[in-house]
Amino acid sequence: MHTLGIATVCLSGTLDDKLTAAAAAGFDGVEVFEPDLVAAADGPEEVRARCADLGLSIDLYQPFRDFEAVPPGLLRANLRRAEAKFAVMERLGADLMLVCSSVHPDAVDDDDLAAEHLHLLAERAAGHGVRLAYEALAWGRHVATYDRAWRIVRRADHPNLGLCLDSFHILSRGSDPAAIRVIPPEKLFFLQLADAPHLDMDVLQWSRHHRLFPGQGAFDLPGFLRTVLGTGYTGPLSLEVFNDVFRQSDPRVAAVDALRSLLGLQEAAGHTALPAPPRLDGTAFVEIGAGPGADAEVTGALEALGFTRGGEHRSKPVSLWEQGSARVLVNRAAAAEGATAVAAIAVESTDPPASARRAERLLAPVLPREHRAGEADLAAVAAPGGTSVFFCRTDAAEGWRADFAPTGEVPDPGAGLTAVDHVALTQQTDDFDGAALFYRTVFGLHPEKAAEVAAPFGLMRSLSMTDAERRVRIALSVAAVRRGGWAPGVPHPQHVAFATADAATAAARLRGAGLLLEIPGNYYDDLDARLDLPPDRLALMRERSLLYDRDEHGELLHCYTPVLGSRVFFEAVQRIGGYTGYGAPNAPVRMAAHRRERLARSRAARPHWSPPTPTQR
Ligand SMILES: O=C(O)c1ccc(O)c(O)c1
Ligand SMILES: [Mg+2]
Repeated sequence: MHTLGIATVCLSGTLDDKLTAAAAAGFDGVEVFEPDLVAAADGPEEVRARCADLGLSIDLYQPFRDFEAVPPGLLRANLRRAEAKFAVMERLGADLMLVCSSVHPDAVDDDDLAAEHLHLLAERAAGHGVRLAYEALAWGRHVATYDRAWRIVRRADHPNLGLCLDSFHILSRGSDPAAIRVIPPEKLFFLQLADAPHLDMDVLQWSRHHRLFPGQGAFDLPGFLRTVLGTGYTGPLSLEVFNDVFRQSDPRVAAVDALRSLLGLQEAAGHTALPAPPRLDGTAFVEIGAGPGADAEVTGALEALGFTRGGEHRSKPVSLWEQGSARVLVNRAAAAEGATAVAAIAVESTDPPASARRAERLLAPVLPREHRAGEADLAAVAAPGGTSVFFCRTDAAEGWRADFAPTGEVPDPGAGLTAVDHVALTQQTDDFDGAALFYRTVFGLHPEKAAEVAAPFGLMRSLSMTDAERRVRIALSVAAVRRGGWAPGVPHPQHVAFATADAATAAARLRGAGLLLEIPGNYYDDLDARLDLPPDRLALMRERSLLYDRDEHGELLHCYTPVLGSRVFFEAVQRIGGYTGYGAPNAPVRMAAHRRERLARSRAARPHWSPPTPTQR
């Protein structure tokens, strides 16, 4: 197995913050980014000792810039600069230096000269026991592709000179990685891995601000890694991700996300020691934490939707509400007055202990569980954003349901909800990419189409993920930038969507209870203009405040409750003919309706309306 590394430039803080975080996450090694060392209080010897204490190897010292193919005066200065850096590396105990292709305006377009200069540098490096890994920057002045870098390295023909391949530089330019196959593995000195979203922009800006950890972007990194490993490359797999958010995030969290991404990438490339994800058979239950005042709103909505309180937990203030395979636990223990949140998502696993072991191998924090003798010991891990994740089997004799004493209440046959269709969690801006990675890798889900919608309170990005049989669906969304002071939207709303074959009935029942989110006429005028629906269908949607969408597979009818307590609401979704989406185009209409509904409620509660105070947002 390959050792796993991370460049210190990926993480926030001082060099010591970064090294501590990388080691705590479980990385084997680091690339020391030169500016991190220059700014460090410790000398190279102390950094070397610190890394040794932490169990980190220093796999690479980087970057050495603007060296090759320059006029003689510059070459002399560059060699002097290099000698000083070789001396630093000796003190650091690092024996591999990254040399990136020159961006210098005086560099000349001459591969023979570049090869000659790199040979010279390699000869000097050898004197210090240092080897050089030459990397083509995608924006290099003359050398911008790995195949050209390889031609130069071959021509230079020095045992201390090899290549560094960086997935970003290769995939961002659309270069075909296939030619990597011809490079002998002993000449592949180093491999840097980074993903990125597809962006149509200057490649340097793209690289310096928008790189992502593998699996978070749009590049085919599994294919790339397979190609590189196919050569027989045995060196480290090292992350080099320049990202504005990660470089401001808690390095301990970012380092864990980083390592999880590498483990996920190895699995996707077919080089893994991870246990395979057990098959998921649906969402067993969703647990809503509801504080005083909010619990009545939540249970009122569940009743309106046709749920029955089927059980009471034997030792905790938790009720089980159920209908078909849709189950909601309402936990009155933890939440503050008026607060609501998705406290837990429980997925049906064919092998819950194996799911938990996999989660643990993917660095998910295992939650200590309080359970009394005789109560189910559910395997639980903490997901980002304060949600717990349980793995369970509802049909098992010793399963979680036995913890609930049956109430004997008779199920309401009327509403026709059948299961949890999806759980939608809005993320803090900085948590989005990490949360997506978490649910994908830990559950073994694949991402669906990402969407972007212009919403009332700013652009929203969303990404959903599901298993092969579409039994478990998680939808994440995020405001594209951080919010300022004007924040009238519900902060980080979450919702549970229930599947039904009859959304019109669900809407009628909600309206009967005063819990249907009303959708304005403009929406239906627009639907008519865009989609030319049969007038009677459109009239029914308009009358019931049903939202509509369609894709190449089918259609969607859906409706919502108001926000219950601080941030949770419910949705009924009717998928017709294999519709695969989530009604993303309707999200802005829903958000505006939620805001109007909250304002109307707060006006009704007070005789003289005043603008909402921050606590009411
Ligand atoms: O953006 C840069 O300058 C830079 C430096 C070193 C690298 O390995 C790299 O991929 C980019
Ligand atoms: Mg690089």
